[in-house]
Amino acid sequence: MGRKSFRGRKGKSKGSDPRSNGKGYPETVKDNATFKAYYKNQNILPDEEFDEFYSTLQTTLPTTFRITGTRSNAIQLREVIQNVLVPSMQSIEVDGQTYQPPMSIPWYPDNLGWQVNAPRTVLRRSQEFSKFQKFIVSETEAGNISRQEAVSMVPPLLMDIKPHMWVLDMCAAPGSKTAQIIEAVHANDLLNEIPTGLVVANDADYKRSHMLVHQSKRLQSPCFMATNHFGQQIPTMHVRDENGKTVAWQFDRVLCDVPCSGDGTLRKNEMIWNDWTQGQALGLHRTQVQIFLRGAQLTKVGGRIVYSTCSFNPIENEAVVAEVLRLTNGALELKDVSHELPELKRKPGLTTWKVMNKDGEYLTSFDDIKEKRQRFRFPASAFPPENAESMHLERCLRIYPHQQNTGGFFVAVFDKVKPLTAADRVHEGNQIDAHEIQQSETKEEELVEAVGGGDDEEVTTPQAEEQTTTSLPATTITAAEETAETKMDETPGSKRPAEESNNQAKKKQKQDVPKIQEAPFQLMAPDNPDVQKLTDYFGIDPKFPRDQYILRCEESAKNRTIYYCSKSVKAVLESKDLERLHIVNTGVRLFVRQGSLEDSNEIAPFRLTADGLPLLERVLVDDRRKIAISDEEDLKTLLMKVMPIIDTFSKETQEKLKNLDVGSCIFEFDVAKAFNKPLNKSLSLSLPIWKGRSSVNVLINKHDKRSLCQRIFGVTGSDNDNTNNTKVNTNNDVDDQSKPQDQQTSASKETTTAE
Ligand SMILES: C[S@@+](CC[C@H](N)C(=O)[O-])C[C@H]1O[C@@H](n2cnc3c(N)ncnc32)[C@H](O)[C@@H]1O
Repeated sequence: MGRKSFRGRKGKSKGSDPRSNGKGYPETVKDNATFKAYYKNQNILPDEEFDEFYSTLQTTLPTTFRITGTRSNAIQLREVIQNVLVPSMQSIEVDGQTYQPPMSIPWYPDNLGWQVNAPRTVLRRSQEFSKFQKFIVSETEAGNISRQEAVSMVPPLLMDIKPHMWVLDMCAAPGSKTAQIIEAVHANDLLNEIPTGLVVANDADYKRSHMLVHQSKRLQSPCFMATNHFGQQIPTMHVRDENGKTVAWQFDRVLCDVPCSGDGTLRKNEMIWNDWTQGQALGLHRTQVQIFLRGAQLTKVGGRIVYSTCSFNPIENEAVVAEVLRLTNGALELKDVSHELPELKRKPGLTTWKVMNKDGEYLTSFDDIKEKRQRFRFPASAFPPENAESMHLERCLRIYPHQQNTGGFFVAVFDKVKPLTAADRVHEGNQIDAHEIQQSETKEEELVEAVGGGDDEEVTTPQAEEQTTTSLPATTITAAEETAETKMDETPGSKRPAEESNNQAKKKQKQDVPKIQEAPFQLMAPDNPDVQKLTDYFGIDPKFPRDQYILRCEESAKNRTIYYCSKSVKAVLESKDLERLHIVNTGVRLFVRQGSLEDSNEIAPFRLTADGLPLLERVLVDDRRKIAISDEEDLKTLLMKVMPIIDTFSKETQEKLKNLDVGSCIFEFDVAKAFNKPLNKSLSLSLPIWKGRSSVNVLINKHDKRSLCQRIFGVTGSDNDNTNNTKVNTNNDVDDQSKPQDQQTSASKETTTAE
């Protein structure tokens, strides 16, 4: 297996390659004979279909995106696309060719997934497409649209998530699927209550785990928590259940969207044409089994677990499924989901496949490997199981690019039907003493570590299946770093002969990722004087739970930012095992303290944040800090001028402003009523404002401002400058803007948070 890294690929760009595209790097030749022969040999498709599959891989992938954000926001945006933009893009002709408008993805619920078939060059050259393109760019920047491969949207849709569920996303970054999970947990947002569910999004890569925070930010979920562990090492946390009993945490839904070789993304990641080897799949197989097995342990009996990859390779797909079904011994059942998402075209999972050795020979069974070293090298579980039929591997979903002009994906859905762990047995009402529980938990962890076989060489995975707003470098994952002390002969039912493992060099006990010291999250006491102050100042419903406010305690920013979390997050934060959990982020940032900590006599000690507004707005009992505005010009002034002075507003708004003390407040505006367009549904817009002595300042970032201007006034950011002779302040992000004009102190200090 090669030790190639995608990063090294750039080196190939030098020189005067005749195929150079003039940009200094060669055009990729979209052909790979080994890849082609390998998959032909695997019989992934009938011969007559294989050519269509292969030629589709050589074409460019259409752009697809998902409308994200809170339910009501997503619906508003969908209406702009459906009713304003798409009708203006019918049968556009460019260079004599007619292009169809963007279309909603037929199998994605509620028309919130979209596909644009016109190539980029066309998007630029047609006025209508170009306007659409600008709209998409600005909404993506504002976080309302997430570019995501269509097929990557499938796994969360098959999880059947409900707002009360605890959901674990084991390999979550950059977080496209996590966003879908959060949306599902918040599907009942209009009910005005915080869901009882929990979303834990984990990633082994510390930097990438921070991308989860960015991706989920728009959704502002108090039920969300980002963590940083190897998926196979996610710790057992003991939390209090609704009856006050301490139990090991378990999840109703688990997603294992594991690191994979990623050849399903060939249409987007052209470098795979050069770098593909079967060895990548073999090197990842063991890690994939380990992650999936840990996921199975953490799933509740009666819960559902979904395994997915963006690879065509059976070694990363059906072989992993078969091995975990074997190891879990009847606790998991591969589910028939043929009736779900009926418009999604898919093929059944493979029931047999081959493993290629280093000489390019195809082997069908572990016994075919004669050479000792080779026997050690291959994970026995990479080969097809003898009882494939009883496992119903055909119930797995294979999605091929030529079926509906997408990337490739593999998904398998499982019900957990029987207990597997001590936690399962406790959940079922069995009396087990603490010592026995602890022993069982240790054994469960050991079982994951003992998952055997495979190569420990460095494996490079193209983690590029997710197109989000942030572009990523390819991540290199060292399988060796992630693999456990190999105890093949101790693995129950291991197919690897014990004699092999006896010869095996003992490797280092696997460690989890090193814990990076984050500022800890700490629950505030309900009688904390700040909580009381805030309740009185904003008019927060006294029934709104006061024991879910959190502080992030970092010396430099102590008590400066106040977050709010759900009951479920609170249960985790109260766990006696909290030290074991590497939390990267949690809670919604609600308030930031103004001025210095000592300055306790301030009239308005806290500023409301844009992040916290959707949550806070729902629990205000009166209008003491709200101003309703109905004049379109007032809204324009607010969004297009930098800290407009109060005298520039309409008389009515001036009057309301003058009656309000200096401090945070909320502007409410009924867009549809004021304009009667472009939306045909009522759009009530709330904006967080700092009201100073003589001016006001809207506390949202430049992207949100631009997106609002575009939706409400139909102009893009750049148009604003031209048509209104006013400049949208492009320098003022939230933090700059949030500095009240009348109270400007040392700028950055004031907005320091522990994030
Ligand atoms: C296919 S990507 C996940 C994509 C993600 N689910 C999404 O939809 O945006 C795989 C992720 O697994 C992470 N990863 C690699 N090894 C891991 C491990 N042992 N445990 C958990 N995460 C791992 C990588 O950092 C990468 O972000």
